[in-house]
Amino acid sequence: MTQRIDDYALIGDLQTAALVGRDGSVDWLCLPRFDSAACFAAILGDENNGHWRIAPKGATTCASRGYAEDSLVLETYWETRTGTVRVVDFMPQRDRSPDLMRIVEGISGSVEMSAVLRLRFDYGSIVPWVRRADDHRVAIAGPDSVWLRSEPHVKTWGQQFSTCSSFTVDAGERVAFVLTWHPSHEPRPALVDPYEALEQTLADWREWSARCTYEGPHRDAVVRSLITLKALTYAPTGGIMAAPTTSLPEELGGVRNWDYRSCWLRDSSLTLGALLAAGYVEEAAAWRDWLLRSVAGDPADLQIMYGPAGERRLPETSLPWLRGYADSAPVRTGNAAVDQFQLDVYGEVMDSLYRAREAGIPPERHAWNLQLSLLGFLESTWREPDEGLWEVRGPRRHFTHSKVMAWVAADRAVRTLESDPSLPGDAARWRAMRDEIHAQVCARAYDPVRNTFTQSYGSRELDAATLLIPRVGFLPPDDPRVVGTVDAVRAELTQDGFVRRYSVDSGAVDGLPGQEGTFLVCSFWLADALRMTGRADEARELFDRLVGLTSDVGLLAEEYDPATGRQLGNFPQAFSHIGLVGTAFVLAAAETAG
Ligand SMILES: OC[C@H]1O[C@H](O[C@H]2O[C@H](CO)[C@@H](O)[C@H](O)[C@H]2O)[C@H](O)[C@@H](O)[C@@H]1O
Repeated sequence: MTQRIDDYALIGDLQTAALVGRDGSVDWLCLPRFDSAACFAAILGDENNGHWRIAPKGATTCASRGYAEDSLVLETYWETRTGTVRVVDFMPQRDRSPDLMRIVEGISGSVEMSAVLRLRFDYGSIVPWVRRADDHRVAIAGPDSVWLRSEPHVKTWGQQFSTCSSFTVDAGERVAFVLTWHPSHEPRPALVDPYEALEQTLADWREWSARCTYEGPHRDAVVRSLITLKALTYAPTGGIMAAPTTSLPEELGGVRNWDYRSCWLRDSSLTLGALLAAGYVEEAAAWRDWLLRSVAGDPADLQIMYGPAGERRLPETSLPWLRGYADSAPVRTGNAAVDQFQLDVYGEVMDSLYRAREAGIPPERHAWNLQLSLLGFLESTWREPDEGLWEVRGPRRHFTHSKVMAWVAADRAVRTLESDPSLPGDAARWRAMRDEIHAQVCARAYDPVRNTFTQSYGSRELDAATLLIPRVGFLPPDDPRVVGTVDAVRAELTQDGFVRRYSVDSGAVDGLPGQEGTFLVCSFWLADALRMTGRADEARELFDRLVGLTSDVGLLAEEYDPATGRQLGNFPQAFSHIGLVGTAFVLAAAETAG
């Protein structure tokens, strides 16, 4: 039976990530990078698409699990008739070949364990040749090789294109497995001691988590969200992934399945905001440098997303041999949204660079030059319709949120020039642009009869992104149009109190068939808007409910279906964790302000 999406836990090494199920199986892992082909893709098909399970013989589901302290080291507990074991799963942060390490520790009694490793390169399609090499098994096909090492007394054999092991663990005993990816043409990878690697990995995360400055409600959930966001950063470049998965569906059995293993300017700008708020400035500096490299060139060629190292070609294709999570096909790689025109990204980029400057990151001349050239481009394009932040696949429109974010771009330029008059730039020019956008939005995006901003100019549809109007400073929270918009979104776009991003009933706006769940980041935005418009109790109640949706290991997917109680969409999703951190800060600030 397919496990629930939120039955998976995340481990990773800041270059890639794996999903481990409650049954002890690693069902998703791309090597060596987040966006490489998966060698374990069972989550999108079945065991024959690659997985690695370690569990007590005959056991199906673990007794409990959690992360060791504030780390990304997963501890899964198994209780059997004969004893108890803990399996410790982790990926050491690295400057060498990626390792996935699994250490089985006996806690009480004696437990018979079994392991099955099915490597299937290229998203579950290629069965490698496996051979012995001293104390390793090595699987090779094409450019990939994976080396498996365990303790000498572990009995290992090949069976039906898989590598099986069987062993017994007594109380106090430890048995380690190390799986290492390596380019197949190179000499064997260096040996790494798994026990030392575990100590180092714990120390790395301990040190990082201790730097969190957040004090306020649900601190544990906030720290877990920050760790998850950090796990989605691609350390070699500073790029930030939207999620580590592709094609986990927004509707079970549906077609709304997308590849999120790229760096969206929008998602990463917002991630940066969350990390900066909690005191993590190094990541902001690294991301700014990634941005400068990625977008270099003509501002007209700016893309809304890039690969982890700034790659520009991300063609969307489907993988027909994978039947999809819960038969949700197609499974896609790449993302056609890369070629879309989305005005809001200019606002998000300008805002995050503005905030980085405010946080004391030393200004960088190239960054300001980039901002000026983006604004110059925006000045001539903001009046055009676009695909908007939801990346609709229907016709372009004058989306309200897009125009509001164009206003943000001009506003942050004005504010930067006002705070540092030594910078080159024409504040009056950007002020005029800002005022013109503001006037147009208020005239064309607001429905005075219903007292709400609408999704796009002249439309009757609503859009949860308009909840951001007070957050970004476009209008004050007590403006009656803001209060009316919050009420309208609440009345028309919520299901069981959680928020849909817009109505998909007609399919006319996003051009896609089928339904989707409530969108978690939008639900956090509602909590923010409630707090900002003075409804503190309702904001807190919604925040508590949202935190209550996090999985047993504190993770959130992109969406939630209140009818089935299941999380949906790619997992874990930066957007949702950004929302959690953002609302925590809004509530904490309001509490401090009294
Ligand atoms: O709704 C259709 C679109 O869905 C995806 O976009 C969503 O994910 C992005 C990454 O987190 C996010 O930036 C965007 O706001 C979301 O709507 C998908 O990437 C698109 O290709 C698709 O058209």
